[in-house]
Amino acid sequence: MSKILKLEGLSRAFGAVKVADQLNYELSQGEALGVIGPNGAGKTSMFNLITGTLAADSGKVHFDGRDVTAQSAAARSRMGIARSFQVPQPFTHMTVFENAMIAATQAAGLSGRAAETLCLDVLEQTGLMDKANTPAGSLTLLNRKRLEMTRALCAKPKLLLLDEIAGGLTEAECHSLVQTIKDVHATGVSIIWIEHVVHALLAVVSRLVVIDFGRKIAEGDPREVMDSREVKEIYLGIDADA
Ligand SMILES: Nc1ncnc2c1ncn2[C@@H]1O[C@H](COP(=O)(O)OP(=O)(O)OP(=O)(O)O)[C@@H](O)[C@H]1O
Repeated sequence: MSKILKLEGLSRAFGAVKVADQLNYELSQGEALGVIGPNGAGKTSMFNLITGTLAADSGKVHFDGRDVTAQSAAARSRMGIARSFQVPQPFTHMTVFENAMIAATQAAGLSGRAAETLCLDVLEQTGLMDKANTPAGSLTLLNRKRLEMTRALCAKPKLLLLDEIAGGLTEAECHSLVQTIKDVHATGVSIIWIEHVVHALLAVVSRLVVIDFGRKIAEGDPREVMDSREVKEIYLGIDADA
């Protein structure tokens, strides 16, 4: 199967802190990959390196068959990489529809009727249609998370990066968001999802990568990875060999 994303020896440090340390992994077209790791492990920094808002010290990012390491964040966005932010960042004084339109016009490069049609389709998909005229600043947390996904999808991504989108939600809200992510994935969009709410992640992804101190320390079948010595050591603080 062809690869949508390939990270090759990707490294970045802030002083003595290595946020990415020789990261290597690939994502197949249409695959959903989960990423877990302790706080400060470098997960969000990895998204910043993929989207191009953070420059690598060394290594390469290949996207859709091209080496994009030297490309700007704007160029990578036009090529089809979109993300949601851990802390939702809507234009709070604008409506949900206006927020969606900004992504459709600026990131997807659409205008007029084509942009409006895309936004309406995405709002239907993300369950925000009845909030289209609501100011983004008055949305509930669940709907702010839905708006994050809406804005990313209005960029018409081939690769969707989700950063802790389930955090802070109730069980029922989380369940409903998982269903929406499954629906998006079913349309063929490739997904990398960083998430601490592991049961939500495992309902969607078919492979898991574990990051600690910027390094990939485990990768594979989600349930086998969750059962692995590396994950138990990190999350339970035990020496599994003892
Ligand atoms: N611009 C920066 N300058 C200096 N240090 C930074 C910068 N960005 C991130 N860091 C540091 O790099 C480390 C990794 O941060 P990052 O946000 O990537 O981790 P994370 O795995 O996403 O954490 P969390 O699960 O808490 O969101 C942290 O110690 C953080 O303080």
